[in-house]
Amino acid sequence: MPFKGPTKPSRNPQAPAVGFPTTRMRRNRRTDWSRRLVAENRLGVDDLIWPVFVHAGDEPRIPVPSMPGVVRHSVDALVEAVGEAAALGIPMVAVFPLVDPALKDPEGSNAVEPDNVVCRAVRAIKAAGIDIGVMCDAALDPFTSHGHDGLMRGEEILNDETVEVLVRQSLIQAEAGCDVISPSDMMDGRIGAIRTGLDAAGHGHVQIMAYAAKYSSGFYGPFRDAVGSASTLGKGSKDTYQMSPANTDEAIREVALDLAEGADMVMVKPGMPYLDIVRRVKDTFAVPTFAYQVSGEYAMLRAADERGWLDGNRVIMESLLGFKRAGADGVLTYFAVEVARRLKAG
Ligand SMILES: NCC(=O)CCC(=O)O
Ligand SMILES: [Mg+2]
Repeated sequence: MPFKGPTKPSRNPQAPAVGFPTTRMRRNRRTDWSRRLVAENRLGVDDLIWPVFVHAGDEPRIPVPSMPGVVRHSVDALVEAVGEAAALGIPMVAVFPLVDPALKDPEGSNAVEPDNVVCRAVRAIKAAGIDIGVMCDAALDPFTSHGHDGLMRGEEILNDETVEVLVRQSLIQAEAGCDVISPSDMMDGRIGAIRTGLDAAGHGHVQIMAYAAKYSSGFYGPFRDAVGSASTLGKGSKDTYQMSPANTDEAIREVALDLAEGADMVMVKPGMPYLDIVRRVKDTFAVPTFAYQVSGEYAMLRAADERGWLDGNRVIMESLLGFKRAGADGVLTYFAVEVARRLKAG
């Protein structure tokens, strides 16, 4: 039946002159083809960066209890897993180590050992000829006996002394074949120092993705289980170097500095609670901008799905599309492989 409009004229002086709206927002939503046609944002496999964990032992896969579905791979198993990611079209993996506690010390000296597990993993991926970008963190937390990202004097995290070590760490990673260095430590001036160091050593093509706006967050808990720094850090706080969740202008200053120092790409971390920062960074600088959907975000969605409280398939895709809507060019997500499979299946 055609619409006839209201039987009585509205008494509301604000009401439009016609009884029913001529603009009907629901018209474009009626059919699947139309919804696809008017979609403003899309998630594709090219948007995904897969963070992976590697350990030095022979056990192919050691589960991370607080991240169901995520494992720490042996080097061999990692090469296999990264090969699968590449076959799915995922452009890049980010490699994180679980370091043997016996190798940890206050200086994080294993971080600058060319034969440490990160470098061995990168060399193995490259030796296998897998066509995928490999990113490595510059930060000491998986390697230090105190679980902090830098060197300490008393309770203080030393800035400039730490930066010198980060440069050496970046160089051995680049030497191993790492394509992108991602300083995640939040020391001041480290991007410029690493850029200078890489260039001087003939690694001018190695890119830098700066963890530019990294917040001091409770959402990193499960990651610290995965890399074994939860016990070393204990109740230690990273508030003196990571950003306060209260701040947004400060994120703009952080990003501006990292870009001025030579960052090729910038990252906001964590992800979902910081979408406003992603949007502001993208609008302000118009540079390649990434978000990290961190371990705690993964754990929340997984746990709710396992309990049947949320439809996992649906909320995972929705959460990732949210990053695109906020302006991110890509997302680091532990869901990368399963999402890539789903995207491929259509
Ligand atoms: N530098 C890498 C991280 O700290 C990751 C944090 C997380 O996934 O919770
Ligand atoms: Mg900074």
